Amino acid sequence: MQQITADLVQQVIQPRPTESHKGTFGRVMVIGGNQQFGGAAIMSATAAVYGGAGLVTCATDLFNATSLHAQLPEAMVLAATDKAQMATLLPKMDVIVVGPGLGTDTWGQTVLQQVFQQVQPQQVVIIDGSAIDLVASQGLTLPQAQLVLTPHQMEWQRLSGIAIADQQVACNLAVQQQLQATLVLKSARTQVYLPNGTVWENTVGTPAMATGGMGDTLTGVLAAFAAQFKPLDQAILAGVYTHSAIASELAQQQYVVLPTQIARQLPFFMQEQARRG
Ligand SMILES: NC(=O)C1=CN([C@@H]2O[C@H](COP(=O)(O)OP(=O)(O)OC[C@H]3O[C@@H](n4cnc5c(N)ncnc54)[C@H](OP(=O)(O)O)[C@@H]3O)[C@@H](O)[C@H]2O)[C@@H](O)CC1
Ligand SMILES: Nc1ncnc2c1ncn2[C@@H]1O[C@H](COP(=O)(O)OP(=O)(O)O)[C@@H](O)[C@H]1O
Ligand SMILES: [Mg+2]
Repeated sequence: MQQITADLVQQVIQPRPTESHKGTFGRVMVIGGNQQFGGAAIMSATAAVYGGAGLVTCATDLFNATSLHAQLPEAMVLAATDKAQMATLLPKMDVIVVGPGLGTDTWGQTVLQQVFQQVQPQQVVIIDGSAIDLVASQGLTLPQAQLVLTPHQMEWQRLSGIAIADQQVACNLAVQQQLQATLVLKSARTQVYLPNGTVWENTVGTPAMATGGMGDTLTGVLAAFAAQFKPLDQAILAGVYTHSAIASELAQQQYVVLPTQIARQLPFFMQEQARRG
């Protein structure tokens, strides 16, 4: 297993080109947030904005629109069930995050099926949380796209059928290769399984991260990195490391680190890496 280190992150995060505009840094859509879990979509979108994505749109239950705008006026918002608007906007996206706070009821199922039908092969699609559970429980076929799955161990158990106690590298790799997706298998020591069959282990992180919304925030970091940095494999590895490295830094002073604090620290951490790289 290969180790994800600071060196790799410094190679990925580079100073921004002078000749650039918001479109240069990618369009991200976060799809999720039902009435119960609106915070999940807000945290994902927040991390995407602070992680440097050029334009971020949140497709959610409009119940969440006011709180989203109050927290994050940089993000655009639309109703995830508005078929016409979704059909217009989805094809323009470089990166799509689907699942944070989506829920697994009829609303979530309808939204996910519609997204899977419209995704294009060149798009990066990050599938998290409830979307993973729905793929598992409804037996949905994953769309043709550059797929990134971000399950925690229980979500991976539901999707892969591998019990948490049996989630060894060889079994995980076999299922990940069948799914033709990058697998970010989250735990206290997150592992990343890349399409080329290499397996990477995160080397930072802290139990101060064990709080609701931490994984939702990771999806936004990964989306922002995938939108800005190429190739995708390196962007994902760097995003996983960055999310945890910020938490480890904050945990020197804090007993618990909040997901929204990680998001707000992203521009500072990224500047430091760009200077060192
Ligand atoms: N503020 C918001 O809006 C928030 C909204 N959220 C949204 O909620 C939705 C549901 O997601 P979810 O992760 O909360 O629930 P679920 O999939 O049932 O997993 C929990 C079960 O798995 C088990 N488990 C075992 N290993 C594990 C591991 N390594 N890491 C984590 N869990 C592990 C665990 O074991 P236990 O705690 O019982 O020991 C428990 O039995 C999803 O859409 C998400 O985005 C949340 O993000 C919170 C903030
Ligand atoms: N003890 C821990 N040490 C290091 N990282 C942790 C620990 N507990 C949780 N994390 C990280 O926090 C995130 C939790 O993701 P997830 O369970 O999906 O959270 P949520 O769905 O509530 O947003 C993952 O990135 C995981 O690696
Ligand atoms: Mg989660």
